[in-house]
Amino acid sequence: MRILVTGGAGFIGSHLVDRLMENEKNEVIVADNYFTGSKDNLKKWIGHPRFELIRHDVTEPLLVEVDQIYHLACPASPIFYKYNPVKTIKTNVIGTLNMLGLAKRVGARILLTSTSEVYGDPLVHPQDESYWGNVNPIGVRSCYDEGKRVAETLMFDYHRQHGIEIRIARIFNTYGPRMNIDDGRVVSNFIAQAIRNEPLTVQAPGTQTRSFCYVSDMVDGLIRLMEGENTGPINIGNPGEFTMMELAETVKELINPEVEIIGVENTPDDPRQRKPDITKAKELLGWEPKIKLRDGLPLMEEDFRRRLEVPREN
Ligand SMILES: NC(=O)c1ccc[n+]([C@@H]2O[C@H](COP(=O)([O-])OP(=O)(O)OC[C@H]3O[C@@H](n4cnc5c(N)ncnc54)[C@H](O)[C@@H]3O)[C@@H](O)[C@H]2O)c1
Ligand SMILES: O=C(O)[C@H]1O[C@H](OP(=O)(O)OP(=O)(O)OC[C@H]2O[C@@H](n3ccc(=O)[nH]c3=O)[C@H](O)[C@@H]2O)[C@H](O)[C@@H](O)[C@@H]1O
Repeated sequence: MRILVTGGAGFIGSHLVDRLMENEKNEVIVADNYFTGSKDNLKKWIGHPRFELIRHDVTEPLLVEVDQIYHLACPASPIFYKYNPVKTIKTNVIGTLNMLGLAKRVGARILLTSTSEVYGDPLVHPQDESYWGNVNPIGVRSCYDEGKRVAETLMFDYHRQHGIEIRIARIFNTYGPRMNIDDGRVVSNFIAQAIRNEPLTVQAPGTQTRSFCYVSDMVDGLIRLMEGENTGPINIGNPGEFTMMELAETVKELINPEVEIIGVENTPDDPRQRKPDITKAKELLGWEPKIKLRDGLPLMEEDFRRRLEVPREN
């Protein structure tokens, strides 16, 4: 099987590549423009005969011969996707169009990593896949959430019009080793702050919730979806729901009991609650997450301490 992973130098992508490379029958090609990803995440595979890394921006067409495409390329942290919103839309729309064109030409199956942000600030809780969402079309997050909604539409139109084999995963907040240290997402922020002994910045009101999935569970879900018979969309996430204040308290307890927790301003359109209904993933993929937040955070702490060069005292 020859497999293309776009965005494979990023956080989830590089863990997916590790898992795909474990199968000796797979050849893996990564296409990435290194906007938020890094070659460092893939260093153990560079030079491997079954691995190829291409500097490529998905807003340009790509000519390769592959059997499967995992299409992840897109900045995922709000600070990065809001940095150049027009580019974020181009990546989601033109990038997905290009990858669908490739899938059509070579007859490959394509999986899109969509997002729980397609549900916007949800009025249904927990969110199941039949919910159409509550998204602001003109807000500062729209480049990402509307971009992903168009990407999903393109996937289904190519499927209906050209018979392309598609898979859509709606990923909910995922965390783990290799997240950018200054990525701006909440788990990486809190862990880096706790290690550096800086206050944990809880954005107002602190009662907003998220449900956090450890990256190895996520990769397992994505591969099951690709290999299974269902197009999706299917929610892949961990239903364990926490307020941001609870998350800060857990990080404080586990990593640095001395650290201060402070309230700071929030950004516009921040969803107030988010929790996946994973009935479909359980029934159709036989998948459910295994790693609880309390078990996943220390694994991430270890990786952050090594990269920040701050060993644990005692
Ligand atoms: N991590 C999460 O919680 C989460 C949640 C929902 C959806 N997702 C989706 O999963 C995917 C991966 O997320 P991640 O957390 O690994 O993010 P990430 O930012 O670490 O990885 C994204 C990768 O895509 C690359 N990229 C960005 N724009 C590109 C372009 N135009 N051409 C080529 N490469 C480009 C980046 O350099 C990076 O390597 C994204 O599509 C994201 O929308 C992630
Ligand atoms: O899972 C998803 O579907 C989406 O989740 C995240 O978006 P978001 O949930 O806004 O992620 P964070 O930036 O980590 O914020 C989570 C919550 O933490 C809060 N936060 C963030 C950072 C911080 O320092 N403190 C803090 O309290 C935010 O206000 C927000 O309520 C991802 O970054 C998106 O790529 C992804 O598509």
